[in-house]
Amino acid sequence: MNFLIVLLILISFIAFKIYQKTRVPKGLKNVSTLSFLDLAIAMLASYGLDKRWEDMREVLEKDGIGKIWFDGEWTIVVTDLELVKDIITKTDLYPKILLEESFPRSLVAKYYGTNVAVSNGDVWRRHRRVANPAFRNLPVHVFVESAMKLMEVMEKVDNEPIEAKSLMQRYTLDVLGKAAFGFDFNNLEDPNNVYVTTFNELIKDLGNPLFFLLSFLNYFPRTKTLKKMIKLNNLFDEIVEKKRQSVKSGEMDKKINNGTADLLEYMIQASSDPENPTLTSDELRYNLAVFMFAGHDTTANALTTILYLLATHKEVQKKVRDEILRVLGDDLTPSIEQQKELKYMNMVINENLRLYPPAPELQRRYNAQDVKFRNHVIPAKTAIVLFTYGIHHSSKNWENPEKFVPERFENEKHDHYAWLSFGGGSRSCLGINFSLFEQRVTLCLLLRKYEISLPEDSIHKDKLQLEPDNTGTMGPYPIPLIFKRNTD
Ligand code: HEM
Repeated sequence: MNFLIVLLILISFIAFKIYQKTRVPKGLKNVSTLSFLDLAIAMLASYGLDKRWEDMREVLEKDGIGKIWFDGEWTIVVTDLELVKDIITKTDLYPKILLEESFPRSLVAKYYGTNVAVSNGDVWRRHRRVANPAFRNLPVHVFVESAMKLMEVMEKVDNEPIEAKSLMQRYTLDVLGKAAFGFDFNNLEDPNNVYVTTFNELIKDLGNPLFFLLSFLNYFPRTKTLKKMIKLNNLFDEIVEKKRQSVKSGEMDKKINNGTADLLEYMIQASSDPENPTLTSDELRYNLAVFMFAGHDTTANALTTILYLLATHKEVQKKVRDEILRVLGDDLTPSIEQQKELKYMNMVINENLRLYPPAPELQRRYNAQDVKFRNHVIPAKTAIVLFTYGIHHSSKNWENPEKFVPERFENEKHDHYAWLSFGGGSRSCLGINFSLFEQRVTLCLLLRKYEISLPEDSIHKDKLQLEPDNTGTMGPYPIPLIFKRNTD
């Protein structure tokens, strides 16, 4: 019996391999193959991207592209910078693959709908025109107030470990809720807030790798996940409706005039302008969902990894602290002008985002027509992944790529497309300044008050242990860090 089962598995495996081979398009025959089995094992065994990169490094450093079987088709993984530039700058030739196209009938497609991050062409332009003014008018007061609240919550802490990842997640979610749609999750003080728990569970459910590896599963009902989704959608809908009411009462105009409006209020104002295209209430909700996803875990991971790097590189920590004290003097939080003067801190931030890019690959694109690359022809409609983590860790692009060297950003000598933390071209991240502002304010307050170190018995002692990136963002496993008050 056992023998029969083994034989059946073997035959299915060989049949699968033959099927995959017959599906290789002619133009991709000579493109090296990246192992699907390695990817499946990595996803199911919860490996971090550093381990996955080790499986792919040789091919990608040598050839700049590789092909991998994913979701029933051959996908091209790219690290070659010429091709990266082509893909990023020619958005009409390389549109993003929409969630509904990749995973029809999936809850993930239903939840995010059509929004500024997942749309193409004129639809994307309409969303982006409404969102742009909001991101030009950041609610600076929210960053400052929230960072002060973080310091209050940490008030009693001295010389003891705190789990930095969940602290940063709670903090950045509070910032995002208030800055994006004026909602206080109060997650710093109330870790069990019902909306936060629902949101976290929903994101985990939606990122379940089984539904990406075996996309036919999306045809089966997922009642529990759907319930969580409806709960959050109802919250977003209520918020949108309240804001629409406040346009009528004139309250929104007041907030816009005195600079205290949130992103949603700017978007509602922009889409009420007869000169501008509008967004429906559903579309506004989809954008809030995407801001929550794109704007909270990413910055939380960035802050967590930078605190780890500072804790394990005390000389860098001291240099950043000295710079803060010199540039800010008695000011607690940096003005926009002071932020530009924090040159060394900005280098450390860039180097952290290079080593641990919170968005380790860009959204999948496809090529609208055949593309010639060296002696290969990528046939039209091939799925393409720009592999940011690989680009950032390739020795073709960076000297000693695994080393933490903030100074490499001193004169920005690197190739423009070798640093893709926030993407590039017209589809680059809308929240760059949002996130950088938040990171700088937080670092200024934390480093002025505390010296940060890694406990002796940390699992991250030899190397930062990365969690799998199933939800599309990358970060470490929980990481307790010691915060000791500065005495001078
Ligand atoms: C460290 C923090 C962040 C990182 C690393 C990051 C990374 C990225 C990357 C790589 C892209 C490009 C995706 C692609 O081309 O496929 C992107 C796009 C985007 N990001 Fe961010 N992001 C961060 C913070 C934020 C924040 C705070 C927000 C909003 C509050 C935000 C909203 C967006 C949006 C809306 C897009 C889509 C832009 C478009 O397609 O026009 N991000 N982000």
